[in-house]
Amino acid sequence: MKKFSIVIAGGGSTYTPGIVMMLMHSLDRFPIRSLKLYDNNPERQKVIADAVALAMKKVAPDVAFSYTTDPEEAFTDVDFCMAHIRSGGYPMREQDEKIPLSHGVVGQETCGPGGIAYGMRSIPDIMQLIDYMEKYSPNCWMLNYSNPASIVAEACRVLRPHAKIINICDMPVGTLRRMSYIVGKTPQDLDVRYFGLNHFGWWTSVKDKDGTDYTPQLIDYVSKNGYLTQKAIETQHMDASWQETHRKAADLLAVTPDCLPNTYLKYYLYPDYVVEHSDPNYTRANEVIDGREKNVFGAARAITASGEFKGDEFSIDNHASFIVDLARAIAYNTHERMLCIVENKGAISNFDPHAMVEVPCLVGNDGPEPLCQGEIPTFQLGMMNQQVAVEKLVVEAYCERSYQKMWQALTLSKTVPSAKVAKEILDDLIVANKDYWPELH
Ligand SMILES: NC(=O)c1ccc[n+]([C@@H]2O[C@H](COP(=O)([O-])OP(=O)(O)OC[C@H]3O[C@@H](n4cnc5c(N)ncnc54)[C@H](O)[C@@H]3O)[C@@H](O)[C@H]2O)c1
Ligand SMILES: O=P(O)(O)OC[C@H]1O[C@H](O[C@H]2[C@H](O)[C@@H](O)[C@@H](O)O[C@@H]2CO)[C@H](O)[C@@H](O)[C@@H]1O
Ligand SMILES: [Mn+2]
Repeated sequence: MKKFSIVIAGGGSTYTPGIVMMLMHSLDRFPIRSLKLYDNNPERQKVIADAVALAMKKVAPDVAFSYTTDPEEAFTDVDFCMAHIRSGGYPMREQDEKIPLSHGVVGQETCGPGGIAYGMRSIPDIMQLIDYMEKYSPNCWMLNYSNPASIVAEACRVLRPHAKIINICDMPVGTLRRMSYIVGKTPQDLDVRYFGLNHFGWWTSVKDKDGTDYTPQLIDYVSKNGYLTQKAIETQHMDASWQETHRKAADLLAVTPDCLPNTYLKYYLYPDYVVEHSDPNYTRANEVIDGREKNVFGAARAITASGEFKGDEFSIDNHASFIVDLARAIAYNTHERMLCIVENKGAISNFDPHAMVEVPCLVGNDGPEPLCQGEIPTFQLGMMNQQVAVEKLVVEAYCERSYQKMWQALTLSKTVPSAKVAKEILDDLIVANKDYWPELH
């Protein structure tokens, strides 16, 4: 039986230990011979890698483990690259969130001006990862979580149209788990129909394998509680701000009562509410720095200091299981049904065929094959046309180094009230991103 070789790009990510744990616990169904970590920040990666080395020595001593900042070493002889880099790190995420808020506009990692700013940083870094992969392991698949996934996916379509990269998001799998709690099933029992852009979509149907339709039951539940469930609170990491986001889905559903909304729609449908409930001096970046980053790096340092991995220091969640399931679906040509971000090509029949959309796909060794979701309603179509134009303008602005197109992108975002405010935010973002963005003219 073939054993696979994997590199995790963004080895120093807070999500790396969870993915490594998932890989170690999946060896019987997805055997691997080698695991490498790759990062461009040696100090950050070393903290995670030293702990992972001890964990692997204990759990999977036969799997070769190494870590490096050298692209050739990282990308040579690999079958899968699992990528989750953060260009500019948390300090730049903080700027993405705080600059728009200082103008009274939503400050978010992937939505609105913050997502646009992050997109301009991520594009060159992801293209570089693809180039390393294609140079050193041309048959490798890149499974990419790096955000903002919608802008990154559009940049891949335009700049590396033949690359073996699949852009993915953990939000739909996390929400499916919550849905399964609500209807008393497991996520594996349920098949969904879903359409949208990344962080911008709707479920139209949730059924079990016998065809029993749980959509009306879910609509009833979500209209009262959002996606908040007691079991999710007890079993999943859930900061208060995430709980509030899941609860807010009730107000999103009120706008489209037949379709179950992605929680990220709150930034577009209720931007005034989001701004009112944001602290411009302490945003989600600060919560993550003081929470997840401290916890994961603290646990890693404690393992290394004690010289021993006990077994329960790192947890496995949806995020880790989805990317491993995806790799396995490609490796064994399973044709499992999974949501991926792919070129539309008619999957949403009344929407731009060249838009990068998030829809259910059958995944096998040729990658994802999108399933037709048919025509979508006028309201969602209107919102998606506006948002996809924002995403396309960002990629055009990057390619053409165009200030004008960046201004248009910000102006068109549903989160921004006027061209005047868009320009003020853009000028601040340009200063903050001077070490990352190309010069715009
Ligand atoms: N798509 C999704 O649904 C989803 C879900 C969760 C996280 N994410 C994304 O995963 C990424 C990691 O998140 P995190 O909170 O763990 O961030 P993090 O800052 O802890 O980790 C990112 C790592 O990437 C490294 N890095 C940055 N630029 C790099 C480059 N050019 N080459 C190699 N390494 C580089 C950093 O040094 C850092 O160690 C982010 O992009 C985040 O938005 C996506
Ligand atoms: O603010 P962060 O860094 O905690 O999270 C940002 C990411 O959020 C999404 O992932 C969520 C997931 O959807 C949610 O259900 C819960 O389990 O937490 C995850 C993050 O920890 C999202 O899909 C990503 O794109 C974001 O990067
Ligand atoms: Mn996501």
